[in-house]
Amino acid sequence: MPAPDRKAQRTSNSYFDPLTIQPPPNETEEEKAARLEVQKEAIRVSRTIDAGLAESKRALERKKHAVKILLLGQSESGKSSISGCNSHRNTSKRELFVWKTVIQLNLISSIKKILTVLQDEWESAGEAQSPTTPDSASPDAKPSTPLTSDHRRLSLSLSPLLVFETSISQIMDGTTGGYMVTVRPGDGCKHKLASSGRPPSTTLEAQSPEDDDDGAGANASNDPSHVAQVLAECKNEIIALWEDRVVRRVLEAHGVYLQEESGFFLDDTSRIAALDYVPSDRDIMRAQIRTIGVEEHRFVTESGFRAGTEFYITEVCGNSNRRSTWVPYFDDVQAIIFLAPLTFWQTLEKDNQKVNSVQDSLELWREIAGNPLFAKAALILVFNKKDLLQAHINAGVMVKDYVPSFGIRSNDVVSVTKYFRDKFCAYHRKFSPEPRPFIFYETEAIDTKSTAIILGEVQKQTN
Ligand SMILES: Nc1nc2c(ncn2[C@@H]2O[C@H](COP(=O)(O)OP(=O)(O)OP(=O)(O)O)[C@@H](O)[C@H]2O)c(=O)[nH]1
Ligand SMILES: [Mg+2]
Repeated sequence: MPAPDRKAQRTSNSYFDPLTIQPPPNETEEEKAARLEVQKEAIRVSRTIDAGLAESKRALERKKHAVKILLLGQSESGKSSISGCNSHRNTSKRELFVWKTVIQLNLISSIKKILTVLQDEWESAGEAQSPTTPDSASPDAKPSTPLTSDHRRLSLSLSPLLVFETSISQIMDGTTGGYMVTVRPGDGCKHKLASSGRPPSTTLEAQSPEDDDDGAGANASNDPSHVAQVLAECKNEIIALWEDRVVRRVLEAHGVYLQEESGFFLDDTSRIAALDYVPSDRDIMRAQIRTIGVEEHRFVTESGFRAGTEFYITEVCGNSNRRSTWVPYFDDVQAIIFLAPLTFWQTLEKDNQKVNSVQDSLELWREIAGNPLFAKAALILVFNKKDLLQAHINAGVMVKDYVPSFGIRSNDVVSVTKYFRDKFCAYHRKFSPEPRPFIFYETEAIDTKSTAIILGEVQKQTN
């Protein structure tokens, strides 16, 4: 059979189309069967593409009528938690192995913070370089730190944990439609721990090909089974360190309140550092994992006055909030849920400067409220992490020590909330391109009831 003139067809159609192959005059049975096989496959591929296009078109059409919500707020403000985006955490039992590693790395992260504080304490006591320990020093010398040689030994015994990279991210995986959990050694996402969009793997990929190039020995140590093994070996020392009263006092003196931090698991060390540890739903909900890029979640309400309404919630990762380039892609959102935790005791590093966490939220709020592309969107402000605010106020942490303008107001949750709410409200009034209601909530995003209440509000506002 003479070969079809593919060159000619390519010139006229720019590609080779098997459906247009004409049978040659003297085609044998074998050649005919081969030609029909090629055509059959081409038809199958063509139908798959058509079906895909039709589905995309239907999805686009549906989306036109859906309620579109944008979820904004600084990093760790609770966007993933409140959007219910964490629900995949709860349902994906098959990924417990991955979550085990994430949670164990969260625990190691807390231990690293303690070790850093102890090191700072020793350094500021002027003995970091010296092998002399306070209790072996001359009896007349007054120790400038309450830490002893036992603390130093404990701290040294935990140094094997320092090699683990504990900054964990969650990114959408375009190939599987699921999530990938990665740890970030330095400047790039290299360490893939898992993907939840495909069947569970019993052995996780701990290294990406890139790691081979840079020979990063420390990266290889994030192998999940290695993490679990080292953690189990250090379990007793971790418990001893965390339960030590002097260490607690030093942490407090350095303004470090680990108990209230995200991804805090030190109280559960004996359980989490055990080799046979299996994460509970609550552990998974509390796990700290950063979203990278933009994530979209679709859901349909089952009950309520607009049952059957389709919602699209898009979370823009905390770090990209400053990049105004993404704004035009969301000019059709009907509502913006803005999460601002009142963690006034925290500072963030920004452009090499320390910024108060609430001040940072306020700045971002001003940008969003004042953006003309969002002028028609309902703006819903959510003061998240109410539980942490309460805990800090109860512990006697004074707002005026962190936010001097708070002045001599009463240091209770109601006054503090009102003070910050008034500030957000003033920005909203001043910068909104056109008048719109100021809608405000206080929540704990880790409490799923809060999410339902806020989404109910969105339904009302977008009716
Ligand atoms: N105590 C407490 N923790 C919370 C609350 N809401 C969220 N968290 C925790 O805060 C951490 C960060 O929450 P995420 O939902 O991942 O925050 P995010 O805004 O999506 O963060 P990025 O993806 O990094 O931008 C997680 O460990 C949550 O469990 C809350 O109301 N109270
Ligand atoms: Mg997130």
